[in-house]
Amino acid sequence: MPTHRVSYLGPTGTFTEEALRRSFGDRVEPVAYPTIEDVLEAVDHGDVDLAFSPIENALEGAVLATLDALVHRFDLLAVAEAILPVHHQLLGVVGSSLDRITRVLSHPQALSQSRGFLRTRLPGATRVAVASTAEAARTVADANDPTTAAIGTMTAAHLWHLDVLASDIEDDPRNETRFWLLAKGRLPEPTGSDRTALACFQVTDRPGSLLALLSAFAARGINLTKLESRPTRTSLGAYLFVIELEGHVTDPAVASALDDLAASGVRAKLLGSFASARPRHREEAAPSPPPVPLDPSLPRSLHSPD
Ligand SMILES: O=C(O)C(=O)Cc1ccccc1
Repeated sequence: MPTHRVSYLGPTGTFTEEALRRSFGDRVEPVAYPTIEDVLEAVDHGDVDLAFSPIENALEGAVLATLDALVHRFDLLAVAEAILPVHHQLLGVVGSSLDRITRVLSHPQALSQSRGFLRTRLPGATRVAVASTAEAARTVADANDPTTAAIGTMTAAHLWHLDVLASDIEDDPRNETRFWLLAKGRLPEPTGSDRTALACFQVTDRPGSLLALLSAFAARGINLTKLESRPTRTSLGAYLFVIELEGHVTDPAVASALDDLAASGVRAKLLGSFASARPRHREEAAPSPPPVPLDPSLPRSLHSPD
C-alpha cells in the first residue's frame, strides 16, 4: 500500500503524532516540523503529500494557529478528521518532585487545558509557552534541571527518560482534540456522513447578514455543527464566520445554499469536506447550566423553571 508523507507538529512524542499514528497507522509516514505554520507550509510547498494539525479542543475551543492560517494564509482543504482523547502528564527529570518545580514549559494549549492544576498545585510556578509539548519535554531533559517540568504525553516521558510527577492533570478527563488532515486542492468523494467547513466573509455589512447566512442552510434542512467568529484582519470590529455543517460541498442542497449566499453578498472560502468522525445529530442533549439567582426585573424566560 502506498504511504503518504504527512507533516505534523514535532518533535516526536506530541499529541499530534499520537493522533496521526492511531488514526492512519502505516498508511502514513509522519514528517516532523517545529511549528504549526511550518506544518501547513510543508504541504503548501509540496514538500509532503498531506498535513495533520489540531483544529479544535474540547476545553479551549478553536486552535487558532491552525484555523487562522487556513482562513488567511493558505489554500488547503481538510480531507479527513480525527479525534484523540488528551491526557496531560507533568514530566520532570528523574529525582525531581512536584514541590521543587518553579517553571513549567509546554504548548499553549496544554498550559491552558491544565490551568486548574497549575493554579492549585503549582501556584508560584512560571508558565513558559513553547512550540510543542514534546519540545517542552526535550528541553527539560536536555537542561537536566529538577526545578523545571514539562506538560506532555506519556510517550514523551518514555522517549526523554522523564518521570511523571503528576498524571492526568487536564482540567476535565473528557478532554479531547480534533485534528484535520489537509491536502492541496483535492477533496474526497462524499461518504453520506460528511461535514463541510467554510469561512464566510460578509462583502457588504448590513443588518441581518448573519441571519441570512444561517437561513440559507436552515431553509434547506442543513444542520450547522459549528459557528465561530474571527477577525477579518482588515479593521477593528470586522469579523468573518467559520461554519461547519452536515453534508458534502457537492451535495445539491449545500451547493444551492452556497449559491444563495453568493447572491446575497457572502464570499465563502471552502476549508474542507470530509467524513465525520462523529455520528450525525448526537442523541444526548447539551447539559443545562446550573440555576443562577437572577434579578427579578429580568425577562421571565431567563429564570429557571420552578
Ligand atoms: O504540542 C503537542 O503535543 C501538540 O500536538 C499540540 C497539542 C497540544 C495539546 C493538546 C493537543 C495538541
